[in-house]
Amino acid sequence: MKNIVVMISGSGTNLQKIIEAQQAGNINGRICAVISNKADAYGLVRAEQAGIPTFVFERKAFDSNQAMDRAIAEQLTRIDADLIVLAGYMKILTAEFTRRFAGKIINIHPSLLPKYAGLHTHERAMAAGDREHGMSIHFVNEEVDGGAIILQAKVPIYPDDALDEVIQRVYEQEHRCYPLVVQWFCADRLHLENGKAYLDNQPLGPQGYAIE
Ligand SMILES: Nc1nc2c(c(=O)[nH]1)N[C@@H](CN(C=O)c1ccc(C(=O)N[C@@H](CCC(=O)O)C(=O)O)cc1)CN2
Ligand SMILES: NCC(=O)N[C@@H]1O[C@H](COP(=O)([O-])[O-])[C@@H](O)[C@H]1O
Repeated sequence: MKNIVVMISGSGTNLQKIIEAQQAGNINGRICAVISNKADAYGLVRAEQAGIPTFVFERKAFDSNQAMDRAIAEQLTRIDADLIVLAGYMKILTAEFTRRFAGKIINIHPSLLPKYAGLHTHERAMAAGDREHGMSIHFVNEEVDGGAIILQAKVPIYPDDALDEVIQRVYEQEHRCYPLVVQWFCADRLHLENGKAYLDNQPLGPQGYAIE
Protein backbone atom coordinates (compact mmCIF):
# COMPACT_ATOMS: atom_id res chain seq x y z
CA MET A 1 0.00 0.00 0.00
CA LYS A 2 1.66 3.23 -1.12
CA ASN A 3 1.75 6.39 1.00
CA ILE A 4 0.36 9.27 -1.06
CA VAL A 5 0.73 12.99 -0.26
CA VAL A 6 -1.23 15.52 -2.31
CA MET A 7 0.02 19.09 -2.58
CA ILE A 8 -2.45 21.86 -3.42
CA SER A 9 -2.87 25.62 -3.49
CA GLY A 10 -6.56 26.03 -4.32
CA SER A 11 -9.95 24.44 -4.88
CA GLY A 12 -8.79 20.83 -4.85
CA THR A 13 -11.23 19.32 -7.37
CA ASN A 14 -8.48 16.98 -8.57
CA LEU A 15 -7.73 16.12 -4.94
CA GLN A 16 -11.43 15.35 -4.47
CA LYS A 17 -11.47 12.94 -7.41
CA ILE A 18 -8.38 11.16 -6.06
CA ILE A 19 -9.97 10.93 -2.60
CA GLU A 20 -13.15 9.48 -4.12
CA ALA A 21 -11.18 6.97 -6.21
CA GLN A 22 -9.26 5.87 -3.13
CA GLN A 23 -12.44 5.59 -1.06
CA ALA A 24 -13.98 3.47 -3.85
CA GLY A 25 -11.02 1.08 -3.63
CA ASN A 26 -9.69 2.06 -7.05
CA ILE A 27 -6.30 3.21 -5.77
CA ASN A 28 -3.91 0.84 -3.99
CA GLY A 29 -2.66 3.60 -1.71
CA ARG A 30 -3.57 5.76 1.24
CA ILE A 31 -3.65 9.57 1.15
CA CYS A 32 -1.59 10.22 4.28
CA ALA A 33 -1.60 14.01 4.08
CA VAL A 34 -2.60 17.05 2.09
CA ILE A 35 -0.09 19.88 2.04
CA SER A 36 -0.89 23.43 0.94
CA ASN A 37 1.07 26.65 0.62
CA LYS A 38 -2.19 28.59 1.07
CA ALA A 39 -4.04 28.45 4.40
CA ASP A 40 -7.32 29.34 2.68
CA ALA A 41 -7.17 26.63 0.03
CA TYR A 42 -10.58 24.97 -0.15
CA GLY A 43 -8.83 21.69 -0.84
CA LEU A 44 -7.88 21.70 2.86
CA VAL A 45 -11.60 21.60 3.70
CA ARG A 46 -12.04 18.66 1.34
CA ALA A 47 -9.17 16.83 3.05
CA GLU A 48 -10.54 17.50 6.54
CA GLN A 49 -13.98 16.29 5.46
CA ALA A 50 -12.30 13.06 4.32
CA GLY A 51 -10.39 12.71 7.60
CA ILE A 52 -7.01 13.34 5.96
CA PRO A 53 -4.34 15.22 7.97
CA THR A 54 -3.47 18.63 6.55
CA PHE A 55 -0.34 20.77 6.74
CA VAL A 56 0.15 24.38 5.64
CA PHE A 57 3.54 25.77 4.65
CA GLU A 58 3.14 29.45 3.71
CA ARG A 59 6.07 31.14 1.96
CA LYS A 60 5.90 34.16 4.33
CA ALA A 61 6.80 31.86 7.24
CA PHE A 62 10.19 31.05 5.72
CA ASP A 63 13.32 33.00 4.82
CA SER A 64 13.61 31.41 1.37
CA ASN A 65 12.06 28.95 -1.06
CA GLN A 66 14.83 26.55 -0.07
CA ALA A 67 13.87 26.76 3.63
CA MET A 68 10.19 26.26 2.78
CA ASP A 69 10.87 23.25 0.59
CA ARG A 70 13.20 21.75 3.20
CA ALA A 71 10.42 21.97 5.79
CA ILE A 72 8.01 20.28 3.39
CA ALA A 73 10.63 17.64 2.59
CA GLU A 74 11.04 16.86 6.29
CA GLN A 75 7.29 16.34 6.63
CA LEU A 76 7.25 14.10 3.55
CA THR A 77 10.09 12.06 5.02
CA ARG A 78 8.28 11.71 8.33
CA ILE A 79 5.24 10.44 6.43
CA ASP A 80 7.48 8.15 4.34
CA ALA A 81 5.76 9.36 1.18
CA ASP A 82 5.98 7.04 -1.81
CA LEU A 83 4.12 9.38 -4.18
CA ILE A 84 3.81 13.17 -4.13
CA VAL A 85 0.87 14.38 -6.23
CA LEU A 86 0.92 18.05 -7.22
CA ALA A 87 -2.72 18.96 -7.82
CA GLY A 88 -2.81 22.68 -8.51
CA TYR A 89 0.25 23.33 -6.35
CA MET A 90 1.26 26.77 -7.54
CA LYS A 91 4.81 27.13 -6.28
CA ILE A 92 7.93 26.29 -8.25
CA LEU A 93 9.79 23.59 -6.32
CA THR A 94 13.53 23.98 -5.78
CA ALA A 95 15.95 21.77 -7.69
CA GLU A 96 17.12 20.36 -4.34
CA PHE A 97 13.56 19.20 -3.59
CA THR A 98 12.86 17.71 -7.03
CA ARG A 99 16.18 15.83 -6.99
CA ARG A 100 15.54 14.49 -3.49
CA PHE A 101 12.17 13.05 -4.56
CA ALA A 102 12.99 12.30 -8.20
CA GLY A 103 10.62 9.72 -9.65
CA LYS A 104 8.12 10.21 -6.84
CA ILE A 105 6.57 13.56 -7.85
CA ILE A 106 3.88 13.95 -10.51
CA ASN A 107 2.02 17.05 -11.68
CA ILE A 108 -1.05 17.83 -13.71
CA HIS A 109 -0.88 20.72 -16.14
CA PRO A 110 -3.71 22.24 -18.19
CA SER A 111 -2.11 22.19 -21.63
CA LEU A 112 -0.66 19.77 -24.18
CA LEU A 113 2.97 20.16 -23.12
CA PRO A 114 5.41 21.27 -24.29
CA LYS A 115 2.91 23.91 -25.49
CA TYR A 116 2.06 26.53 -22.88
CA ALA A 117 4.24 25.62 -19.92
CA GLY A 118 3.63 27.92 -16.97
CA LEU A 119 0.49 29.82 -16.21
CA HIS A 120 -2.66 31.06 -17.99
CA THR A 121 -2.65 28.16 -20.43
CA HIS A 122 -6.30 28.27 -21.51
CA GLU A 123 -6.18 31.96 -22.32
CA ARG A 124 -2.98 31.48 -24.31
CA ALA A 125 -4.39 28.59 -26.34
CA MET A 126 -7.58 30.53 -27.13
CA ALA A 127 -5.64 33.68 -28.01
CA ALA A 128 -3.46 31.63 -30.38
CA GLY A 129 -6.56 30.32 -32.14
CA ASP A 130 -5.77 26.72 -31.26
CA ARG A 131 -8.57 24.27 -32.08
CA GLU A 132 -6.97 21.52 -30.00
CA HIS A 133 -6.05 21.82 -26.32
CA GLY A 134 -5.91 19.50 -23.35
CA MET A 135 -4.02 18.44 -20.26
CA SER A 136 -0.78 16.66 -19.41
CA ILE A 137 0.34 14.59 -16.44
CA HIS A 138 4.09 14.41 -16.01
CA PHE A 139 6.91 13.56 -13.65
CA VAL A 140 8.32 16.64 -11.96
CA ASN A 141 11.92 17.80 -12.20
CA GLU A 142 13.68 21.12 -11.76
CA GLU A 143 12.55 22.29 -15.19
CA VAL A 144 9.05 23.69 -14.65
CA ASP A 145 6.62 21.51 -16.62
CA GLY A 146 9.62 19.88 -18.32
CA GLY A 147 9.52 16.45 -16.73
CA ALA A 148 8.75 13.22 -18.64
CA ILE A 149 5.15 13.21 -19.82
CA ILE A 150 3.07 10.28 -18.57
CA LEU A 151 -0.30 10.92 -20.18
CA GLN A 152 -2.08 13.49 -22.31
CA ALA A 153 -5.76 13.97 -23.07
CA LYS A 154 -7.01 16.28 -25.83
CA VAL A 155 -10.08 18.48 -25.96
CA PRO A 156 -11.41 20.69 -28.78
CA ILE A 157 -11.65 24.47 -28.61
CA TYR A 158 -14.65 25.74 -30.56
CA PRO A 159 -14.65 29.24 -32.13
CA ASP A 160 -17.51 30.45 -29.92
CA ASP A 161 -16.18 28.95 -26.68
CA ALA A 162 -16.13 31.09 -23.56
CA LEU A 163 -13.08 30.68 -21.32
CA ASP A 164 -15.07 28.83 -18.69
CA GLU A 165 -16.26 26.27 -21.24
CA VAL A 166 -12.67 25.45 -22.14
CA ILE A 167 -11.68 25.29 -18.48
CA GLN A 168 -14.50 22.87 -17.70
CA ARG A 169 -13.71 20.71 -20.76
CA VAL A 170 -10.10 20.34 -19.58
CA TYR A 171 -11.18 19.78 -15.98
CA GLU A 172 -13.32 16.83 -17.11
CA GLN A 173 -10.25 15.15 -18.60
CA GLU A 174 -8.12 15.95 -15.56
CA HIS A 175 -10.68 14.43 -13.22
CA ARG A 176 -10.90 11.33 -15.43
CA CYS A 177 -7.17 10.79 -15.83
CA TYR A 178 -5.36 11.82 -12.63
CA PRO A 179 -6.85 9.05 -10.43
CA LEU A 180 -5.92 6.58 -13.18
CA VAL A 181 -2.29 7.69 -13.22
CA VAL A 182 -2.10 7.67 -9.42
CA GLN A 183 -3.32 4.07 -9.50
CA TRP A 184 -0.75 3.15 -12.19
CA PHE A 185 2.00 4.36 -9.83
CA CYS A 186 0.49 2.69 -6.75
CA ALA A 187 0.21 -0.58 -8.68
CA ASP A 188 3.93 -0.35 -9.59
CA ARG A 189 3.03 -0.07 -13.29
CA LEU A 190 4.50 3.41 -13.74
CA HIS A 191 8.07 4.52 -13.07
CA LEU A 192 10.70 7.04 -14.12
CA GLU A 193 14.06 5.75 -15.41
CA ASN A 194 16.87 7.87 -16.84
CA GLY A 195 14.45 10.75 -17.33
CA LYS A 196 11.91 8.64 -19.25
CA ALA A 197 8.48 7.52 -18.12
CA TYR A 198 7.73 3.78 -18.32
CA LEU A 199 4.35 2.08 -18.17
CA ASP A 200 4.43 -1.71 -17.64
CA ASN A 201 8.18 -1.51 -18.29
CA GLN A 202 7.61 -0.07 -21.79
CA PRO A 203 9.01 3.43 -22.45
CA LEU A 204 6.34 6.03 -23.14
CA GLY A 205 6.86 8.37 -26.08
CA PRO A 206 7.55 12.11 -25.73
CA GLN A 207 3.84 12.86 -25.40
CA GLY A 208 3.23 9.99 -23.00
CA TYR A 209 0.20 7.72 -23.12
CA ALA A 210 -2.41 9.20 -25.47
CA ILE A 211 -5.77 8.42 -23.86
CA GLU A 212 -8.85 8.53 -26.08
N1 LIG B 1 10.42 22.44 -10.11
C1 LIG B 1 9.14 22.36 -10.49
N2 LIG B 1 8.18 22.92 -9.72
C2 LIG B 1 6.88 22.84 -10.09
C3 LIG B 1 6.53 22.19 -11.29
C4 LIG B 1 7.56 21.60 -12.07
O1 LIG B 1 7.29 20.97 -13.13
N3 LIG B 1 8.84 21.70 -11.64
N4 LIG B 1 5.18 22.20 -11.70
C5 LIG B 1 4.43 23.27 -11.10
C6 LIG B 1 3.00 23.43 -11.45
N5 LIG B 1 2.92 24.56 -12.38
C7 LIG B 1 2.45 24.24 -13.62
O2 LIG B 1 2.00 23.09 -13.87
C8 LIG B 1 3.35 25.88 -12.05
C9 LIG B 1 2.98 26.42 -10.82
C10 LIG B 1 3.40 27.70 -10.48
C11 LIG B 1 4.16 28.47 -11.35
C12 LIG B 1 4.60 29.83 -10.94
O3 LIG B 1 5.08 30.62 -11.73
N6 LIG B 1 4.45 30.10 -9.62
C13 LIG B 1 4.97 31.39 -9.02
C14 LIG B 1 4.13 31.88 -7.84
C15 LIG B 1 2.66 31.82 -8.15
C16 LIG B 1 1.88 32.17 -6.86
O4 LIG B 1 2.45 32.01 -5.76
O5 LIG B 1 0.73 32.58 -7.01
C17 LIG B 1 6.32 31.11 -8.40
O6 LIG B 1 6.52 29.98 -7.87
O7 LIG B 1 7.09 32.07 -8.38
C18 LIG B 1 4.52 27.93 -12.59
C19 LIG B 1 4.11 26.63 -12.94
C20 LIG B 1 4.55 23.20 -9.60
N7 LIG B 1 5.92 23.39 -9.30
N1 LIG C 1 0.51 25.12 -13.60
C1 LIG C 1 -0.23 24.29 -12.71
C2 LIG C 1 -1.69 24.41 -12.98
O1 LIG C 1 -2.16 25.37 -13.57
N2 LIG C 1 -2.44 23.39 -12.51
C3 LIG C 1 -3.87 23.38 -12.69
O2 LIG C 1 -4.48 23.92 -11.52
C4 LIG C 1 -5.81 23.40 -11.47
C5 LIG C 1 -6.07 22.95 -10.06
O3 LIG C 1 -7.44 22.73 -9.92
P1 LIG C 1 -7.99 22.01 -8.59
O4 LIG C 1 -7.37 22.75 -7.42
O5 LIG C 1 -9.48 22.19 -8.69
O6 LIG C 1 -7.55 20.57 -8.67
C6 LIG C 1 -5.88 22.22 -12.46
O7 LIG C 1 -6.60 22.60 -13.62
C7 LIG C 1 -4.43 21.99 -12.82
O8 LIG C 1 -4.25 21.51 -14.15
